[in-house]
Amino acid sequence: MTDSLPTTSAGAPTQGAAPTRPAGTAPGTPGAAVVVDHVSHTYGRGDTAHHAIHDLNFEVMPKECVSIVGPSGAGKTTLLRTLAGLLQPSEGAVWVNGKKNTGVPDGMAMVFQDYSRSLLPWLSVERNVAFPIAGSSLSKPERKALVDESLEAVGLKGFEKRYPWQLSGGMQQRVAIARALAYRPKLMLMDEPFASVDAQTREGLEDLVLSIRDRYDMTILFVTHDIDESVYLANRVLVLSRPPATLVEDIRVELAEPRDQITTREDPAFIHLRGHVARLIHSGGEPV
Ligand SMILES: Nc1ncnc2c1ncn2[C@@H]1O[C@H](COP(=O)(O)OP(=O)(O)OP(=O)(O)O)[C@@H](O)[C@H]1O
Repeated sequence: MTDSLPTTSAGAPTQGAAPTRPAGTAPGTPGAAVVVDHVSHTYGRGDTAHHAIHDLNFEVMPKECVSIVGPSGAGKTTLLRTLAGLLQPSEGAVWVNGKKNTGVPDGMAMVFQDYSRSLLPWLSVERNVAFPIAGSSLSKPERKALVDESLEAVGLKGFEKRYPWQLSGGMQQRVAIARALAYRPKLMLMDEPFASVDAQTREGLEDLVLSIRDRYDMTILFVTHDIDESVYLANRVLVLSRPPATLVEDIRVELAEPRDQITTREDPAFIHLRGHVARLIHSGGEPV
């Protein structure tokens, strides 16, 4: 996919080429939530340059939940930062909901691993959740309704007046998710959001992600180191190679819905997929 297809000097498509896309419209499938179009990124220059990601091409349709996995240091966070508009790629472009990213896109929220740094300790739970919509044109009752519904969606009704430091790690991450939800994003980017919680809490948070995706019709991109989690949550798993990261495989996950922590993980198709993803990661992107 490129921004525009080759044309003759008169502007007509060259023979055999697909019709030219109107200027300013996204490449890829019409209606795609995200299009990553020949994206590469190199940090620094000269001797210290690090080519992190190389010529990544993929798209994500609305309401898909897509996991991104790869070896440590592959460039997963770099990719997510280009999607979030926090980093301009050295080459290529990212399109979100039909618009080319030139900064943080509209309708996008991000959840990070380190909830203790993303929540404001001097604000109560409800004020943390209200923070991103504080400057919006919504009325006070509308903002309160959004905050109340978001806290209810993450199972934290009744904890509005607490402070983050009065909650467990898993509850704090729920507050961070509620804060992202209050904004009613169409696209949620999650960077290893459950890496700092225990295994049982993690399962609850995974199911929370699936339930909010269905409740709010969101598109979710999810970076994780946990192979089982990457399969359990996703409609597709994108496997990146060692750096400079290329896309090794785009794996479709066709497990029964709704997913269940016990029966899904016992499903032979799940066991096969997690083995396949693990082999790809451990080979660093070589064919397996
Ligand atoms: N701001 C930066 N300046 C220079 N190099 C950077 C910068 N940010 C990341 N890198 C390098 O780019 C590479 C990819 O980093 P990135 O954080 O995207 O990988 P990752 O796959 O998310 O890593 P991990 O799995 O360990 O979380 C790493 O080698 C990292 O050192």
